[in-house]
Parts: sequence; structure tokens; C-alpha cells
Amino acid sequence: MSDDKPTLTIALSKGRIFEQALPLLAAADLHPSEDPESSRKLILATNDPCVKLVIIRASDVPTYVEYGAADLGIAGKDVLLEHGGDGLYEPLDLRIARCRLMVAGRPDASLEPTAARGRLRIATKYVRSAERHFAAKGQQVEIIKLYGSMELSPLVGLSDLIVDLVESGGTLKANGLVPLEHIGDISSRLIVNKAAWKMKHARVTGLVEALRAAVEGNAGERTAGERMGAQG
Ligand SMILES: Nc1ncnc2c1ncn2[C@@H]1O[C@H](COP(=O)(O)OP(=O)(O)OP(=O)(O)O)[C@@H](O)[C@H]1O
Ligand SMILES: O=P(O)(O)OC[C@H]1O[C@H](OP(=O)(O)OP(=O)(O)O)[C@H](O)[C@@H]1O
Repeated sequence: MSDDKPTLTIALSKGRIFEQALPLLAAADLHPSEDPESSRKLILATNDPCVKLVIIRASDVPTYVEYGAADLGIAGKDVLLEHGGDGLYEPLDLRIARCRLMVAGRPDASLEPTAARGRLRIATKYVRSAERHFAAKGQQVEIIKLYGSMELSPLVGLSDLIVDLVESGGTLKANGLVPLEHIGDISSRLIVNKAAWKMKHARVTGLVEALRAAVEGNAGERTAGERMGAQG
């Protein structure tokens, strides 16, 4: 196949990432043929016959891109931190699906191990990030891997604390929990397979730059503080 018009496969998850990526893709003149919420198809065509989208679980996106089953992908930084970033480039922060990775627990929860209980028990889907966070504080903790609904864990005595994503804080509040420590700011990133970056360079970088322009055109979504920071 010539490098003039190679095919591109872009992996992303349905739900908030698809919805928030849609305007950015549209600004790069990419329009999916169907809505993944109403279609059961996992491969979606676009208006560009050389570009297709594959719709997969959010946590599977880096794997598809690493192995070259997709040339590009859109994945949350939370997912990338767990994956480790092997075989991937991460050229662009798309500034969508923004939230914070936090330690949370009951309002009276201790962040220090107690003599009675020994090591703190932390329930989370984000094992690597949680381990790294507590290790950086010099704390050995027991991590309990969960796949969702982490907020339940301290309520039923499975763990002392959780590490989870927080946006509005509504889910924590609804379950009588509070945010206790900020681990990091999360947003979705464009990721690129390393071989595709080389072999389909013109096509890939053309799309990266079109998306970069779309992200920068969304300056209205930034906070006043961020705009001031960008000027300074
Ligand atoms: N409440 C939230 N607000 C904003 N962004 C969020 C929120 N929750 C998750 N995200 C971001 O959106 C990404 C996708 O979230 P989504 O809920 O669609 O998938 P998931 O259920 O976390 O993943 P999987 O289906 O693989 O378990 C997350 O990886 C994270 O980066
Ligand atoms: O602070 P909030 O605005 O309440 O958002 C936080 C919630 O959002 C995420 O869950 P999500 O809604 O994605 O459900 P999931 O974990 O089942 O994907 C996260 O795991 C929290 O439960």
C-alpha cells in the first residue's frame, strides 16, 4: 500500500470518551457513520473511506494500539498509567473526560496505618497508581483489586480506603465518602502505535496536528487560571 493514503484504525470506547471526542474528530473532518450507543457494530466506518473506528472497552484501548490492531487510540491517563505505555507514543492531551485520581474514604478514615489493623487496605481498579502513590509516601499498603463500584468497599469493611476517579464528587457524597488525597489530574490522551508512527507518518501526524488544532480551538473550555498559565 502506498503512503499516500494508508488506512487508519482508531480505537476508542463508547460513552463519555466517544461523546467528548466526537467534536474533536469532526473538527479534523472525521465523522463516524453510526452512533455506537445505538449500533451493536464494533467497527464503524467514517466519511473517510481510509479511516475506521473500533469501539472497545476503555481499558483495552492501549493493548489494541500497542499490538498494532489499531494505529491510534483515545485513552484516559488513568488507563495509560496502569498499562505502562509500552509500544505507544502519547503525542497529544485531548483535554476531554477530565477528572482526578484520588484517595477517598469515610470522613473519619485514617490515612496512616493503625497499630490494631496494621497495613492500610486500599480497594481500587488502579493498582499500579495506588501502589506508586503510597510507596512515594513510604507506606506499605495492601491493595485489593476491584473492577468497579469501589465506593462500596469501605462501607462494607472490605477496605479502609479507595483509590478512584472523582469528577463532581457526587458518587463519593452519595455513599457518605469524602476525597482525602489528590493523586493526579486525569484527561484522555491520543496514543499512537510506534510502527504506525513511522510507517504512516504523514497520515498520522496530519491527524495529530488536526486534532491539536481542534483541542487548542477549545480554549473556551479551559479555566481562567489555565488560560493565564498558558499566557505566562
Ligand atoms: N466521572 C468521570 N468524569 C470524567 N472522566 C471520567 C470519569 N470516570 C472516568 N473518566 C475517564 O473516562 C475514561 C473512560 O471511562 P468509562 O467510564 O467510559 O470507562 P470505564 O468503565 O472506566 O472502563 P472499562 O469499561 O474499561 O472498565 C476513564 O478511563 C477516565 O479517564
Ligand atoms: O465524581 P463523580 O462525578 O461522581 O464521578 C466519579 C465516578 O465516575 C466514575 O464512574 P463511572 O460513572 O464512569 O462508572 P463506572 O466506574 O461503572 O464506569 C468513577 O469510577 C466514579 O465512580
